[in-house]
Amino acid sequence: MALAAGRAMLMRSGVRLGTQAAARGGNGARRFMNHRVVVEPNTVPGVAVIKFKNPPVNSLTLEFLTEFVICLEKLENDKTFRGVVLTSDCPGIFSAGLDLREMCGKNPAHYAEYWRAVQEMWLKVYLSNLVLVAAINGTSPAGGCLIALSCDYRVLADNPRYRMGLNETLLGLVVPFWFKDTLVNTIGHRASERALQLGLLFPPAEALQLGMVDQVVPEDQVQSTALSVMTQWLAIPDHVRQLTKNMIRKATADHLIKHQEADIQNFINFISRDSIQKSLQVYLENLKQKKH
Ligand SMILES: CCCCC/C=C\C/C=C\CCC/C=C/C(=O)SCCNC(=O)CCNC(=O)[C@H](O)C(C)(C)COP(=O)(O)OP(=O)(O)OC[C@H]1O[C@@H](n2cnc3c(N)ncnc32)[C@H](O)[C@@H]1OP(=O)(O)O
Repeated sequence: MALAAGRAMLMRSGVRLGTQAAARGGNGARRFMNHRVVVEPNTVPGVAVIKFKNPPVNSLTLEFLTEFVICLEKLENDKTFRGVVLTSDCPGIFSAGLDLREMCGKNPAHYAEYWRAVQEMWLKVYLSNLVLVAAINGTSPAGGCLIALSCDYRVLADNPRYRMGLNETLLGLVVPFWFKDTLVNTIGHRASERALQLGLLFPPAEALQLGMVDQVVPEDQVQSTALSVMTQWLAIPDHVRQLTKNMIRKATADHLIKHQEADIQNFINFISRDSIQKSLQVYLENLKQKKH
């Protein structure tokens, strides 16, 4: 998505770009702040840390997706940066996945706009020229898991309460083919068959065993480990690493790019069904009730 289109989407969504601020931290480093995404240059040269800050659960609202894509585009266009660590500012939650309210009780035009934003976010992350390392410091179901799976490397906090996986079937939803492809590319066909049909959410030890994450470390070491892994990736010259990444990922991304409009139409048709709307409402209601 072009930056201009993203800005237009932000405007349509009622987000004022004027609220974005550039400040200087104690070490003089730039720190870009949006509403929902905070970008901090880190102590490792050439590396930024993106913190998701969309409380309470970092759900992927239209506004969040737009800010996230704009942040990544800015970092890609700023040649100072070669790598980004993605992490969360919301305690215990990396991201709760797609925002269920964006998919519930809205009209087809909204569903189209939302789904395009989800697609564009995935393409941006999956094909990024930057090295992306996910520092997964909380639970990451469905869309949250997709973001992590689309990075080049995943470090997960060793907390048995944190779960990770594509749980769409538990919500009465069918996993989109490109979510499925991303998982299959990471953990293989057989493990994906089981994980996707049963909507499994894995604790850290199982996620590691499956290859869904590359490392599980104590919670207070997630970001530092991600940064030290980054150093290893940045030892490779950008152009050869980027060409290699593209060679491996292009076919998967091209599959969506080729069918992008049909995928949007499928999403609208599917999500607009009365039975699906009902399932989502019940799921949201259950989330609310579990508190009482
Ligand atoms: C046949 C042809 C097929 C064609 C197919 C075509 C297209 C495919 C169609 C659809 C594909 C959709 C793909 C969907 C992907 C997704 O990502 S769906 C989202 C999945 N996410 C979840 O299941 C997570 C749900 N949330 C939780 O489990 C928990 O909230 C938690 C993240 C573990 C955090 O728990 P806790 O800390 O206890 O917080 P609360 O549960 O109390 O939540 C706080 C408030 O946040 C609200 N909330 C939680 N998650 C979401 C969410 N994803 N979206 C929106 N809102 C969310 C929750 O309701 C609470 O709100 P209130 O404070 O009660 O108002």
